[in-house]
Amino acid sequence: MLRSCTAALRTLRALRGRREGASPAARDPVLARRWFSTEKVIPKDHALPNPSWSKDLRLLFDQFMKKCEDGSWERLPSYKNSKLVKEQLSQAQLFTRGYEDGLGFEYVIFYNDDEKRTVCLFQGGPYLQGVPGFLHGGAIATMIDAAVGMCAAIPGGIVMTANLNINFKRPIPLCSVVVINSQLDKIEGRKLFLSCTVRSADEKILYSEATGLFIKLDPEKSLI
Ligand SMILES: CCCCCCCCCCCCCCCC(=O)SCCNC(=O)CCNC(=O)[C@H](O)C(C)(C)COP(=O)(O)OP(=O)(O)OC[C@H]1O[C@@H](n2cnc3c(N)ncnc32)[C@H](O)[C@@H]1OP(=O)(O)O
Repeated sequence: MLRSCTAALRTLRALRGRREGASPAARDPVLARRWFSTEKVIPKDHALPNPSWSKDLRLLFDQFMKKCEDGSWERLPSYKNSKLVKEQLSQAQLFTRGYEDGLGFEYVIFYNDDEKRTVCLFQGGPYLQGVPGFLHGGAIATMIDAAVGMCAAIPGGIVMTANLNINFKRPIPLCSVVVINSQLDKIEGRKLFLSCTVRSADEKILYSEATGLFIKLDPEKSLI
């Protein structure tokens, strides 16, 4: 846990060490190219191990990759740049993927189609701090929304969160690994009802529980 936090903070220091006062794009040529260029960005799969991943996260990742071998589970790739956005919004990205490796949301989601459930392995980095040493509730809610939302989006297509109800039962230590188990409980027309639990990697601590209502978008209706 400590090592992954240290790795993330090293990235942070490296970024801070660059020219003071300059904009992020001026400090980072890759970012600058992404912001100002019309060239197509090749999507990178962020749901794969990187050096900021802790031993716990790698271990769980390996266990789930093994489960994928017989086809019962599937790892969902994660792309930093959404393919759904229009050309003028091509700089948009899922905000859970907008951080440098290890500083924010490190996660991978696995899907089981027969059971209509997902397992999200999540390590929250130092930029997600709330009460010192613990994850911010908003960051937990974000991760729950993303994990449960993905569980709804696979059978439901394009869905939006209509309601999310979370019980925060125990604080989650910063940089620790948690497992978010989400399942589709019921579908009624365009409404998908889901629930999830957030537990420690060893499953001994129940950190949070949540239920969510997701609505499949009606193609006949405008969002605005
Ligand atoms: C193949 C894969 C592709 C994947 C591609 C995406 C990939 C990447 C996803 C990653 C996962 C990110 C997860 C982030 C997800 C967000 O962050 S979404 C952002 C937060 N949510 C919003 O901004 C939604 C704002 N709300 C709205 O726009 C609209 O209220 C909604 C949700 C679209 C629904 O509007 P609507 O389509 O007009 O539906 P409406 O007719 O009002 O209601 C339909 C039914 O739902 C009920 N309902 C609606 N709202 C509620 C509510 N709040 N409570 C109870 N019932 C409700 C209605 O009563 C109605 O019930 P019935 O009469 O049918 O029984």
